[in-house]
Amino acid sequence: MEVGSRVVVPVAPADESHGEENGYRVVDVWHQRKIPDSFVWPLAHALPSSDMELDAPVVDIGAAMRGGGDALGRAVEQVAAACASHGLFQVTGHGVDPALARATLDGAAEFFLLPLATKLRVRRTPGTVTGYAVAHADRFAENLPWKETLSFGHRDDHPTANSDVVDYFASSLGSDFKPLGEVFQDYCQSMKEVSLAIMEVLGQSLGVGRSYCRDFFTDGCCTMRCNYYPPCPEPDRTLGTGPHCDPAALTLLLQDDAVDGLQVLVDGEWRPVRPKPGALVVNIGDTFTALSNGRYKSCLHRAVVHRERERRSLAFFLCPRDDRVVRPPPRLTQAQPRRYPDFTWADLKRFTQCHYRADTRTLDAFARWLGDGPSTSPGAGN
Ligand SMILES: C=C1C[C@]23C[C@@]1(O)CC[C@H]2[C@]1(C)CCC[C@@](C)(C(=O)O)[C@H]1[C@@H]3C(=O)O
Ligand SMILES: O=C(O)CCC(=O)C(=O)O
Ligand SMILES: [Fe+2]
Repeated sequence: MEVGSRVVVPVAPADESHGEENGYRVVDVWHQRKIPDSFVWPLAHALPSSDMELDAPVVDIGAAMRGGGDALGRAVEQVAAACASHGLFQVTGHGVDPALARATLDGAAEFFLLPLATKLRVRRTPGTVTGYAVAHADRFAENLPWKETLSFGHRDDHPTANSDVVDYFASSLGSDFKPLGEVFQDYCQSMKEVSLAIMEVLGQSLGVGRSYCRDFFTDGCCTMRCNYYPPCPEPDRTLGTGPHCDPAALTLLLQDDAVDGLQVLVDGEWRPVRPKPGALVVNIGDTFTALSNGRYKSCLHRAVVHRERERRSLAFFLCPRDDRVVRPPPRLTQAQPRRYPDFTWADLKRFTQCHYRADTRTLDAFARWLGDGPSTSPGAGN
């Protein structure tokens, strides 16, 4: 068996043994000449990819926060236009130390280079987002994404707010991983600050005032998702992350500077969102679409992979506190009837982890599931 990353797939009793880890059959997929059928996405390229980059505004969030007045007004205009159309913009002036951003991308690279047995010590806990996963091979049987992921939570309204991420790494991987945990801790805290500043602009743009959305998410929980996309022998037959809208409220994405991969669907074409050095990509998620009563669009996006180059991305998801009811403010339901039922983030998180593979229609499927009574499963476990 070659050395290198391996895909961990459930043991198939009939299969000859390929070596096992923790009761799983281990197959080294990343280094084969052809991709297994389970990784083939038949419709991956049904719609064309364009070379024309997405026209996403670049918002100077720092100026908007400092300057008020014109700078805030400019940011409000940019954000309102982007969120009413494709739901994505980029932010600069966010104040995140470039050295921290670099250290966090390097830290993620360091984690994914660890031996499989070490990574499996933090294997994703079924039914939760938290932990390490390979191609989600423990959850899905087809359309497997060409990636490894590591996800963990952060909450800063908690007595352990300044060490919850460090504690996760040290307790699950050992004290040697405390420094790595500290880098991710600092990064998550920085991302939370930036996302609350963005919430001020979003609230102003919706006409509910700077503090409404900020206050709604101040005690929110966050999920950090590190993505590692290995080079792929057949990049046109698979996807790194399939077409979807993020279920959370807001996503702040840091991409490897040199390697693009993120694409947004606009007018029937997949348009690249190329990494701008120093900028963070921000997209609206399903929870914010519901909070805005459908005013702002949950961004429909995906990630493609490459034959020769690996790619990493860090997705920081801002979510409400688990038990806070997501319900639009009255100002957004006067002219428009309610688009979605009340729900909590805990409900939507459970829906995506236990009943439904998040895709381009998660919010509508979730609303139906809630209407049918959460005890029923939607039968969409694709
Ligand atoms: C609530 C979530 C589910 C996913 C992680 C996330 O925290 C936000 C993004 C979701 C996801 C990336 C959307 C595409 C499908 C998915 C299965 C994936 O490719 O990873 C989704 C994540 C998940 O682990 O369910
Ligand atoms: O890797 C990317 O560029 C996108 C990842 C993504 O959409 C996600 O993790 O939700
Ligand atoms: Fe996403």
